[in-house]
Amino acid sequence: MTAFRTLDQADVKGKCVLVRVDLNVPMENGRITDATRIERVLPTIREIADKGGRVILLAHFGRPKGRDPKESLKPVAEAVSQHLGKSVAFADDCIGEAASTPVNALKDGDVLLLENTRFHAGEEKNDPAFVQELAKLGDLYVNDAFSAAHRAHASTEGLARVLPGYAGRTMQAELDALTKGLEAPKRPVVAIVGGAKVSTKIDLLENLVTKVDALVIGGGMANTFVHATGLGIGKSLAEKDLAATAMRIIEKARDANCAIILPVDGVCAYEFKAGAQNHTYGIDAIPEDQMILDVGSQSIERIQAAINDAATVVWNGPLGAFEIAPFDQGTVAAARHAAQRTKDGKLVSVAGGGDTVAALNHAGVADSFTYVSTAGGAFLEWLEGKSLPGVEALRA
Ligand SMILES: Nc1ncnc2c1ncn2[C@@H]1O[C@H](COP(=O)(O)OP(=O)(O)OP(=O)(O)O)[C@@H](O)[C@H]1O
Ligand SMILES: O=C(O)[C@H](O)COP(=O)(O)O
Repeated sequence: MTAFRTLDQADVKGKCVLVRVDLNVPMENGRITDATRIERVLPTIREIADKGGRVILLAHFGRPKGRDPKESLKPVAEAVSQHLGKSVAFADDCIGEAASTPVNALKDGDVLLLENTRFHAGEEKNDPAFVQELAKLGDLYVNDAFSAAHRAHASTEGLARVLPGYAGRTMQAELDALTKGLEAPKRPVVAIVGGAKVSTKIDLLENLVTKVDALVIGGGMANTFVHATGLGIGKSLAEKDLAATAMRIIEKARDANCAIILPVDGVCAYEFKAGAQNHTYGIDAIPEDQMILDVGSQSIERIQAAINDAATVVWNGPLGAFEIAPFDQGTVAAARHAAQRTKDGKLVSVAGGGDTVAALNHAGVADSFTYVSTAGGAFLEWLEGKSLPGVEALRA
């Protein structure tokens, strides 16, 4: 961390400080289901506010294509305010007058959250004109969003190039913990990758299989691999156009001596609904009109055996649709097993990701893991050994 300027070097008193945070929290029917990402950014916000800085929070939410009220950060501002214990103002846009008017009204120690940066195409394009619009609002830039640092976006990368940039406390803590825990991990290392963001994560598995001894695949990611091997997956969530990539990863894993552990059975239902009638089928007998929503009991046994063989487990992505019972069972069983091995001193367990953290909290074991990161995709890219644009831009 010595390579970065941190809040220790920032003179924030009376300054407008643009603070990039990750408030991409799991949400169901407008309700935040896990507040870990909010809690993790509080130290940075408090420190800047206590030192007399004017805190202007920048964040994305979801993956909107243009302005979409369903992906507004407004409800998140209320939640940040509750967790912070002080009022957090909200601006209806992150640039222009809608942003500059509330920014100009800030007093030392105040906190303001700007609307979803992804409502503007310039954010993901890292468009210099959009970067300038954002930069106009602040004197300094602090990046506390390690979990979005794998994106070279305007608010995660571009701003650090035009304003004096500093790492926030969570950014510092994440990098320190991951470096300490995983720079030279105890072998065997088993990676568990599940979840739904198949297209944005599948490519990095190609590299990951050369770094770990076994790769357990679950969730929507596993469905994509099962389809690639020529088996039917019914109406399951998958990205079938990535079959060739999946096959390439399987071959690369074979060359690298990395075992690939795919589900051998799946819990299926006709609909994605809590309590939906469900049945477990062998992976070669998934009915055409059903979807796989969790790994089955035989798969769980294999996953637990893989965890038993591991000295280090790194995990991103739930193994099933854990938000709706009973499709949480695979994720809960694997999480509790890894937690127990960790408590017994037999395992170093590191997990990351917005929904992954929510799943560990749901299983009641987040505190038993060696380290829980807020980052999912960024965590996997860091593991791969890739440099993260948001981190690189902060190097002094
Ligand atoms: N078989 C499945 N069918 C449908 N959805 C699934 C299945 N398995 C997992 N999921 C969904 O995957 C989602 C989480 O995936 P995601 O890749 O976003 O993980 P994450 O931990 O949030 O990582 P990141 O922080 O990168 O977003 C959950 O909402 C879960 O319901
Ligand atoms: O949830 C995450 O992993 C981060 O907030 C990044 O989100 P993204 O994958 O939509 O860029």
